[in-house]
Amino acid sequence: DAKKKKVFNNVRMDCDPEDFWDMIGELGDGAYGKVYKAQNKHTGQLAAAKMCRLDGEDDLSDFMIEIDILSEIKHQNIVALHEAFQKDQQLWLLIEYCDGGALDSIMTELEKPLNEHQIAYVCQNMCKGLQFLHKSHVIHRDLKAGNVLLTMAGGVKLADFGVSAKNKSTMQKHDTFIGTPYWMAPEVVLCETFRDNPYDYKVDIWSMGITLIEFAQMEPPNHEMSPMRVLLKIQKSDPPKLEQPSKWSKEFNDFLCKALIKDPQKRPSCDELLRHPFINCTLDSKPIRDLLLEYKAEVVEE
Ligand SMILES: COc1ccc(Nc2ncnc(-c3cccnc3Nc3cc(NC(=O)c4cccc(C(F)(F)F)c4)ccc3C)n2)cc1
Repeated sequence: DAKKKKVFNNVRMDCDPEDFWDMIGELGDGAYGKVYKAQNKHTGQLAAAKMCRLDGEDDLSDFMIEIDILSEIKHQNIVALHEAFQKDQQLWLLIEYCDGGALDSIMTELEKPLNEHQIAYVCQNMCKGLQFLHKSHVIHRDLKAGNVLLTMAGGVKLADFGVSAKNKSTMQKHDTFIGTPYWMAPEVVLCETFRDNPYDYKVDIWSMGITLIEFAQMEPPNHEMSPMRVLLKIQKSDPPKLEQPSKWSKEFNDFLCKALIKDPQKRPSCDELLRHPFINCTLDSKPIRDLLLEYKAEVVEE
């Protein structure tokens, strides 16, 4: 027929994932359906399993972009794709399980923000993951604490639970016009990002800066405002700063000042930021591992 059947590599066709994986718990109920904690029947390996319903043809190609990104991106600071299955109208993605969970839930559960050592360590690892994404011509577009996963061993992994890291602008989400604006760079707010704009990837540097403020204060700047008001504020105001700068080091304040430069052409890249004194040093994972032990002590295992 005219529309050639698309051949999808990396996906095991017409195999039932439940022949290979046991669903042993629930991790959440995302926009695309349930996410399970899964265990491989043969290797015992743990995974996070998301089943996506495939209604239209475009859905499948959307998910295939995600599978293409995840299968080509292999880096210790990006979640790894274990396997993908397609069975009938269902697509299953199995991602390496990060046993610490997402940083926004950890701060919420502990009811406290991160300290500067923890922020610097997570920031250094986020920058390395972002650097790899950008070198692979992938723009994340939705960086925030909720998309940063931790492992008990002190691993830091960038994830994307939304539908935005497919080299598409977050604006055209499936059913909502605009994603979460608090982390949005000024040029995105002004829709100044256009096709083949060489500075497009700089939006992630801004969102990382906002995410560092979120780590320090539990919420992004302007969180008390409505999403629409925030859009106006981001594009007309000076870049946000920490509420109490004197509580933090000169290096942290300066790092934020650079990541939150409004002009994307003047905003530094990951390569430049990795040379900044705030993170250009050996940072121990111990502060983050201690945070996770506190968190696990609080959260009684289900
Ligand atoms: C509530 O407690 C927990 C405890 C542990 C975990 N751990 C964990 N580990 C790994 N993944 C997940 C996860 C949770 C909820 C939804 N999805 C999750 N992972 C996941 C991620 C993806 N895709 C991406 O992360 C992704 C997609 C596109 C681009 C990118 C990136 F740009 F980062 F490379 C990343 C696809 C399918 C799944 C199941 N959760 C989560 C919550």
